Amino acid sequence: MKKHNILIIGGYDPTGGAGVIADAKTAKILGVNPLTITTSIIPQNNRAVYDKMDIPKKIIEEQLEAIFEDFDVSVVKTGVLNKDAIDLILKYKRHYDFKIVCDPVLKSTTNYKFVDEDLLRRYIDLFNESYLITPNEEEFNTIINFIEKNNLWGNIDKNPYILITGIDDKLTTLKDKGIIETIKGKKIDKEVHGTGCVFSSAIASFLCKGEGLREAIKKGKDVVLASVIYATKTKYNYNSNPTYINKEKVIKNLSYALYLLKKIEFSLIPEVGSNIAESLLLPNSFKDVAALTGRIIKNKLGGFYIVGDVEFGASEHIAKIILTAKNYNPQIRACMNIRYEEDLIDALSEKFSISSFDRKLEPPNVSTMEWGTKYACEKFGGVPDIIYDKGGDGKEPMIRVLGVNTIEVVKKVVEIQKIYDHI
Ligand SMILES: Nc1ncnc2c1ncn2[C@@H]1O[C@H](COP(=O)(O)OP(=O)(O)OP(=O)(O)O)[C@@H](O)[C@H]1O
Ligand SMILES: Cc1ncc(CO)c(N)n1
Repeated sequence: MKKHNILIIGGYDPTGGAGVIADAKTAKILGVNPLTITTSIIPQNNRAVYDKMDIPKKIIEEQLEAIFEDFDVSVVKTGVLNKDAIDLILKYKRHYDFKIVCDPVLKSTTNYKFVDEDLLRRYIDLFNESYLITPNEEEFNTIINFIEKNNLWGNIDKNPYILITGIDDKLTTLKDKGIIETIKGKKIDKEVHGTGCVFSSAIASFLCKGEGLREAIKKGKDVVLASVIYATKTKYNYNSNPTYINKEKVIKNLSYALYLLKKIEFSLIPEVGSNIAESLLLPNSFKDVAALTGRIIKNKLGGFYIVGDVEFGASEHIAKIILTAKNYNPQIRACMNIRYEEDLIDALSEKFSISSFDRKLEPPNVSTMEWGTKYACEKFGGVPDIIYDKGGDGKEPMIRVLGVNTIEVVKKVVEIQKIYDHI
């Protein structure tokens, strides 16, 4: 089977939030082999871009020669380029068959200008040879105005796709102007450095794996949304953290979490049994949440059985906790219920953040899990590690452990069991 090699050609951001490092991290998590060529060294962080040193044309060419001599490349994704780099990419495009995904990085989010009019004129030739161009709204307007002002439509004989990126993206083509499709997004209240790089390299990676354009954009959108939600906090802002949450990842996490649970003498099992669940990113319904179709139940030997399989849509009860918690922290995608013990809660307060709800305060005609989780999160001011209630009306008291995924949740349960065993 042909190896998926993507060639990333762009600038070097030492923080890895943008540029070839961000692109390579994105390609790697998507199962594509990232070959990278650096066109310029760009000292920067979330505060500013401090400088830009272009790599000599000879060294860029030697990097290209080294790669094409030894690898088959199906997609080339471009970031910050200079004139030499564009000249060379177009030269190699004449001799090798690869798709170009061009992310026209005209300036940084910290307003450092990467492209002057002379270089933008050369970019038009690269756009003409590209399969897809991914400008943000401002870059798109700059490009179209430049072509109009300089009457350059005659230099364009092909019709590349353009994805105008934003929270909602608009798919069009360079010549047809009309919007073919709008891809709706979800806004997270964060300014994250490098999202354009992650989004365009994710789309390029899915294309490299053989996905069609629309599927590549749709999956790329999930990648960049996760990369924003799990972004790395820096002193001045956030750096993109290339992350991809899909059904395969959720099932793998759950399987490994159950593997870890079986390694301990887990005894904090409630009468109704435990379940453990993990959701896709920003789940819309319990169908986006995977859990056990059965339960974790005590056996007569003091141990426990894990009954059932892991399936999406298997648990509405635990799913409601996750579906509610995500509104307070979109990173929280997992939960497991364990047995409540009176003196355990006090013992846990040193290591874990805890909140609770009281069933006696529950209003009529509500889902207890939705109301209780909302109540506990609002009282806590976010999503705590633990939400408990002391039961009532024939309902068993319960502890619910929450986390970013089921592996983290089980590691918390292992710690809780240790504390319980030593009370
Ligand atoms: N705060 C956010 N919440 C959700 N999605 C976001 C957010 N910021 C960026 N994105 C996603 O990242 C994609 C690219 O972001 P944007 O359009 O800002 O590119 P850009 O301006 O080129 O970014 P940069 O220059 O920082 O690399 C958007 O299409 C959007 O899906
Ligand atoms: C190296 C590099 N590539 C792309 C961007 C776009 O944000 C940046 N700031 N730095």
